[in-house]
Amino acid sequence: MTVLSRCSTAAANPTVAATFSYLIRALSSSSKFDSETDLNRNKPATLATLNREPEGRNVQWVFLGCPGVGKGTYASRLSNLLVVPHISTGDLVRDELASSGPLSSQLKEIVNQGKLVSDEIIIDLLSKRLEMGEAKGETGFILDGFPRTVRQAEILEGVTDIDLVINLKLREEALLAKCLGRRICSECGGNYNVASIDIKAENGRPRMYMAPLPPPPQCASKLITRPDDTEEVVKQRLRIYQAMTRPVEDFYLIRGKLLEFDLPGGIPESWPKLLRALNLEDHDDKQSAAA
Ligand SMILES: Nc1ncnc2c1ncn2[C@@H]1O[C@H](COP(=O)(O)OP(=O)(O)O)[C@@H](O)[C@H]1O
Repeated sequence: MTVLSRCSTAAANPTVAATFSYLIRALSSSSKFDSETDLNRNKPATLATLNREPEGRNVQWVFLGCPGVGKGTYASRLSNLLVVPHISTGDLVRDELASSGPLSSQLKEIVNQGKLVSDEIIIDLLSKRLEMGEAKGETGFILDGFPRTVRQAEILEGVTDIDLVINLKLREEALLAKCLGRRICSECGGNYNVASIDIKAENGRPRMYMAPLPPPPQCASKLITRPDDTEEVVKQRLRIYQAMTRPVEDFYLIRGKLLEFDLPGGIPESWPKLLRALNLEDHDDKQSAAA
């Protein structure tokens, strides 16, 4: 069932109904920036300027960043730490692909060519996921892979308040290698990486080393590669990111919501620094102590 056909059944729930009626209007109108309402133009976000956890609900954060940067890894870690769902539109698309539903073959062709799925399809998948979470009592989210176009960002802005957008950045030389080294356990879905990245110090930039993330022995014989992680398709995804998603960074920058984070290396160096940038070190200590 699509967003459009479900609007009548959603009417019983004001939150979902309001969301859907906005989406329907947004999807049928042309894309346009609303620059009048913004008070924080061109100021990068700092935690002091952001209301990180508005009263009564959990965080609503977005992760931006090129393919291979590690959005999924860090979004998933933060989602465990903050106990909010990690919603990856890439995963929603892959689930739909695997379901052999009506959209499956159409999506397969788009994804395997490294192209973006239409805003309508993505919004529909995301609406269903949010609606399901809402029914289970979920509040807050960490979105990974959405929004990816300015139109998607405008639609999201009309539906709900985003508190913070974390823009992960990694040296370009590492991105392709990270995608090509990505492996997934076909049984448990665990994510690993066989790439060992060592970029020498050059032009005043320090050496960067990212160790592989090997699978545990029980997953080692069950590893698969995503069909869109081939060199040709990754390069196409990186081009599409520059053309379609880079402007989303500016969308949030002018709204004062963008937190730029340069990954200094692999998880051991990057994770504590990210927590520090997010003012969450204490949170991590409490979690580890409780574990
Ligand atoms: N918000 C979105 N808009 C359009 N297409 C999307 C979106 N999210 C995911 N997709 C599709 O799913 C694919 C995989 O997404 P993802 O796992 O986020 O990949 P990446 O590693 O490139 O960030 C994308 O290449 C695209 O085809």
